[in-house]
Amino acid sequence: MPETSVPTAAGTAARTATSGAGIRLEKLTKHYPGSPAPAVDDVTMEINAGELVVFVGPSGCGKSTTLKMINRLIEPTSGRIRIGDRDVTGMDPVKLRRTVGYAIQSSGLFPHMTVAQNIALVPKMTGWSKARITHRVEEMLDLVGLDPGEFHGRYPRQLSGGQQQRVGVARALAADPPVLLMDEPFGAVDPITRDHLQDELIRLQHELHKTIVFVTHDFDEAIKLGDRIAVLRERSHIAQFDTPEAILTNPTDDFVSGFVGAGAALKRLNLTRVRDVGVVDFATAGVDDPLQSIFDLLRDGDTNEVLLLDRHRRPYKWLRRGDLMRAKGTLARAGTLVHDTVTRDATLRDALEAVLTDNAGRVAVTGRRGEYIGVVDMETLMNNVHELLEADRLEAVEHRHQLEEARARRTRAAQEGLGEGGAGAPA
Ligand SMILES: Nc1ncnc2c1ncn2[C@@H]1O[C@H](COP(=O)(O)OP(=O)(O)OP(=O)(O)O)[C@@H](O)[C@H]1O
Repeated sequence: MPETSVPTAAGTAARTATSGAGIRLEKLTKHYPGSPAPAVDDVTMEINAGELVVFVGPSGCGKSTTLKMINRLIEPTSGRIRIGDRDVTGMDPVKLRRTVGYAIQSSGLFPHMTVAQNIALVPKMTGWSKARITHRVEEMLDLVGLDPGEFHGRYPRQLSGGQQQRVGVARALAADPPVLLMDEPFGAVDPITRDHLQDELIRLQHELHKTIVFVTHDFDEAIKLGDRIAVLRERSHIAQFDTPEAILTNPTDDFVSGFVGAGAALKRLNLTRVRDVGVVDFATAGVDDPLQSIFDLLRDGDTNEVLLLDRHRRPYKWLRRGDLMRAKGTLARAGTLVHDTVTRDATLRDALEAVLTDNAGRVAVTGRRGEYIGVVDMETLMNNVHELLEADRLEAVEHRHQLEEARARRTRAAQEGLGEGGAGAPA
């Protein structure tokens, strides 16, 4: 990654999280020298402060070019960019990048620097004190779910792809920029890590309220992450810019429907989080609890199953009454191992997958460090899916009705206008 793409600190007021700033693109155009047609042509778009907007579209449609014009890694040929109340089109690009974090697919970490040095880079360039930087690095590592003690001295090559991506995000956020640009940041990691990184980003956004522009060509990722999605066609022309719900239920044309693809109902599951449905408590026991107390729990409680937690309170095994009968004094071989858990930020689709994988009829919900929070069961999931689809259908009918009414109003107005025009209205 070129040095200029590194975000730099947002002045001195970077100690606490800054909320996002709105972004406005006005007639933005990029014509690469020697190309017959512009790569981005006359794009006008308003992104609200604190919103996560996803650009999605076919390869080569201009997503990255549009994104990189926002921090002027690519200079627009014409048009304007506003961030907050500033027109940043003519501003010194290095200064501009101090307020715009940037995370990319290959994480862009410097291989010869430790994790801590990578994260500290921008605050250091801006002249923060040593103590403040040390504190910020710890804070950032914690924020992205990496243990500061364990990771701060490592080099990028000593990290997994997912961990590198996390450090890349930590670095982009280190100087607390109000705007974060993410160019296919999770494109190069395996699907499971990708799912986790997406969950982490959602959690981060709940805490930080940045304005995030995120590029992907994976529509499922767009649905999962976006407050709004801009479906782009060639030259970044906006085919539809709306909420995931609206795009799934009311695609404006065949191009957008093609992108939504089959299985819109199932994709709908990506739109609701575990935190939005009923996470309930479940009978739990610890691995070190005496066997007798687990027996008592199963006998006296109204359940015939308990979730066994390990010493860090992480879900470990599902134990049924029958398992205990066969346990013969030790829990070592009793019960069924927990294979999959979800966080509160996981989607219902993740939860459904986990329920099916574990075949326990429910999935354990965990916190940031994998600790038990509660469970979601199959019935809750099915009821929610049913309600969601029903609500979507109603909304779609209402939307169609509104469109028809608006059309009728326009026709009436046009007819009335014609009458006045005929009576000699000014040209
Ligand atoms: N430096 C450049 N010089 C000339 N043309 C370029 C340059 N960078 C990109 N392009 C062209 O501009 C168009 C848009 O490219 P861009 O990378 O913005 O698309 P994208 O939608 O992000 O694609 P992808 O999803 O494949 O990354 C493409 O036709 C590409 O070939």
